[in-house]
Amino acid sequence: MRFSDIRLVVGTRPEAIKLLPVADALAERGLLPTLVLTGQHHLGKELGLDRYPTHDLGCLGLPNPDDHVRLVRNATAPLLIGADLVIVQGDTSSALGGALAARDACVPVAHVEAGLRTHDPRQPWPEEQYRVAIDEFASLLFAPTAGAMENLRQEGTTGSAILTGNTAIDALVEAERNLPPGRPQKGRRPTILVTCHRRESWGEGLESIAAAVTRLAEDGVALIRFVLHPNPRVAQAMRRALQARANVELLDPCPHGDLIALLRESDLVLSDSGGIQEEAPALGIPLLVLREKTERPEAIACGNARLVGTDTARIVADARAILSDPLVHAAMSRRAFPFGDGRAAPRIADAIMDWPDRAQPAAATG
Ligand SMILES: CC(=O)N[C@@H]1[C@@H](OP(=O)(O)OP(=O)(O)OC[C@H]2O[C@@H](n3ccc(=O)[nH]c3=O)[C@H](O)[C@@H]2O)O[C@H](CO)[C@@H](O)[C@@H]1O
Repeated sequence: MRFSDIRLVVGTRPEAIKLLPVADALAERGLLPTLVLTGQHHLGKELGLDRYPTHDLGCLGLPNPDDHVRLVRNATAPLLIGADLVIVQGDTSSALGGALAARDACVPVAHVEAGLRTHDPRQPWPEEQYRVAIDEFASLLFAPTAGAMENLRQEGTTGSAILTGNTAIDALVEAERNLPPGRPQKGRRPTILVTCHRRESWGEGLESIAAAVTRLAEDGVALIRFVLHPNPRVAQAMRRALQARANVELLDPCPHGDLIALLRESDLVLSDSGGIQEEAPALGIPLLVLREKTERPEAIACGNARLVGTDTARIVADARAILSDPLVHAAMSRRAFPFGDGRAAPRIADAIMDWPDRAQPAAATG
């Protein structure tokens, strides 16, 4: 039997960026997938999703992510009649809702970016809980790194786990293809790129990050480009704290290609993003991770990133130390590819084509 009806569940911007290479690789093999767009984020045309047939669920993100899981689960269920495989990515409420709907309908689930763990259910919240839940019943688990494979092995995963690399690097390679080759010319003074949005930082954490940005801006050494998150609550908090501050540019969320161009022009990145932890090492840009824990220890191990949390003094001290010492900066600026070689999506598509158990979902009941 060949798969003829594959559904990809896409809720947020990072899911779109990371699943489009998978959709393309499946289509190249004659398996045109259908996209189930949950509506968690508004996804613009520039993401390229309109190349595929879609179902729009219109399930906007909700303040309580568990409510959104239920909403997506219920809205996805009727669409899965006749589906052979449901593919979800990462750790969002859309991914878990889509995966649960597939399990309800006895359709096997494939999980792209399986096995990421901080081993702390509260950090990041709710993502750690959601990815663990998906991996418990997914039939195919596409692990981006050897560390993720090991996490799955230790948990005794029942599905088939395959080491593929992260499709983030496929998307990065594609984005870089459209940019001028080589390292871009840097400006006269250093540039720091900042993004943040994690739920566990809402409130105090965001205030502390804004205070660090303020102090670095007052140093006058660097231009700070702060790319705001689509979540209005986070964007408003940052606008209130940083609007009209000298040496700070507040930028609206931008297309992926533009974000990669901004990253390449930066001398340092401050971010709590998962995707940027994958992209910054691949581009050789030093990164301070604004979290207490990360599920991507590979970025730290390769020397490109430091885990600094959200403490103002720590962020400021590390940023100053990196920008003021050319040796430290150079050591953190070597391009490294711990998250993949840009060929994860073809591996995933091949594994789906070759999957011997495709008629028998690992956990069709329960
Ligand atoms: C806990 C955790 O780590 N969870 C991750 C999470 O997402 P995240 O933290 O990576 O989310 P963001 O930071 O929003 O997105 C980042 C991407 O967006 C691009 N970008 C950014 C700003 C902009 O203006 N324009 C853009 O194009 C940027 O280059 C990058 O590719 O969900 C994913 C889905 O399940 C998972 O993979 C994933 O583990």
